Amino acid sequence: MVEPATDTIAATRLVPLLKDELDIVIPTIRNLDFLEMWRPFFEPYHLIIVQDGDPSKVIKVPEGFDYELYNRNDINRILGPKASCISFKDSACRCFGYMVSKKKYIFTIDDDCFVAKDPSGKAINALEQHIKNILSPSTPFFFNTLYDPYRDGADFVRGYPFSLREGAPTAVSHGLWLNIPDYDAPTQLVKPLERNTRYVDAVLTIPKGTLFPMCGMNLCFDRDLIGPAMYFGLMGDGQPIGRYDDMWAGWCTKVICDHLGLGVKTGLPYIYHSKASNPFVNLKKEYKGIFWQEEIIPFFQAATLSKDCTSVQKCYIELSKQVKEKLGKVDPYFDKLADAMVTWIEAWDELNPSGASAKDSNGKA
Ligand SMILES: O=c1ccn([C@@H]2O[C@H](COP(=O)(O)OP(=O)(O)O[C@H]3O[C@@H](CO)[C@H](O)[C@H]3O)[C@@H](O)[C@H]2O)c(=O)[nH]1
Ligand SMILES: [Mn+2]
Repeated sequence: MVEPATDTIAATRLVPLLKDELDIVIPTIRNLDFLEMWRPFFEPYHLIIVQDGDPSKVIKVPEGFDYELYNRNDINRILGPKASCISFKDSACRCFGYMVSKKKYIFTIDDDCFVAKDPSGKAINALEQHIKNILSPSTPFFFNTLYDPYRDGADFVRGYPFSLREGAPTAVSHGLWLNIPDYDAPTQLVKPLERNTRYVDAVLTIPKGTLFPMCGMNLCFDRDLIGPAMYFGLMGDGQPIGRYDDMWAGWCTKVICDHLGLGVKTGLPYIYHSKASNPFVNLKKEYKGIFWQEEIIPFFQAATLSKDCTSVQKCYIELSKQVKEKLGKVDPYFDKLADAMVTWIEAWDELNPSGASAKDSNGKA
């Protein structure tokens, strides 16, 4: 039986890496008591809390954390009409936190995710592992059968081309979950009691040309390398689909990472996901996505970006045009989504003017 760790205090001996270069983004409709368990790992970092739902509700943040909190009124005030691209009443709202951050790295986590234990019973500092993943190269161009060659105790295996051993910059570190796995609603309904107790001690680079279902529950990325692609789409209130926010961002991100020669890793770290959301509610949210994705995936698999697409923004705008042209015929929703993708980039560039002076260690321009 996997339980959440309780001895996190003992587990924190390392100086917090990237303390002034990383923001932790949390979407929430609840109080943030879960932070107590993460305190030893998270307290040194700045939090960006995106409060979803009723902005008049007061969200209690435990004492001692350095944070900024944005509710829907703040989003509307800051973005004006462009706020239309930020979802309401869906965890997709978290991408607003990516946009307002001034730091190089983002770690995003759900408020029902707790500190997990590794097989030895040690508390897992998920943030520390993500930082190791994101600071070491990826190997998207040739698969290393001994997994991450940059980890202590591993290396490139025989036959791995030396010309490729420098690897590629890592843009994304995708963590996993013990206890409640991130299953879709049909799988949840068929296997309501299934719990993930399998701890796999591996970090893998997802090969170039391969898509993956990105989960936003336990995710870290380099904002400078791939931030503008991390738009979590139009979900929730007033939209025909939900729970495809992170997936959409992941598909766009992977196509752009492949084009720009950036790496995406998945595997460690694990968090302990404590709450299964309601499978019937999830089925309603996912319903259209379950058959739309049979068109969406071939679209992303076939997507190519021209050589003029030399920045994430240019790639993303190019992708939005292809979404409009090729997915617009699947459903008018994709027309709207393609427009929202453009609005997102406009808002991103407004809040993050390119060529802004170098950001100091506190991420202030
Ligand atoms: O309307 C909402 C609902 C929730 N949130 C916040 O978002 C996260 C996730 O919420 P929850 O844990 O209840 O839902 P899950 O189904 O476990 O979420 C995962 O499934 C995918 C949904 O797209 C995604 O991969 C995960 O988020 C919590 O922090 C809630 O407080 C919200 O902001 N608005
Ligand atoms: Mn959850």
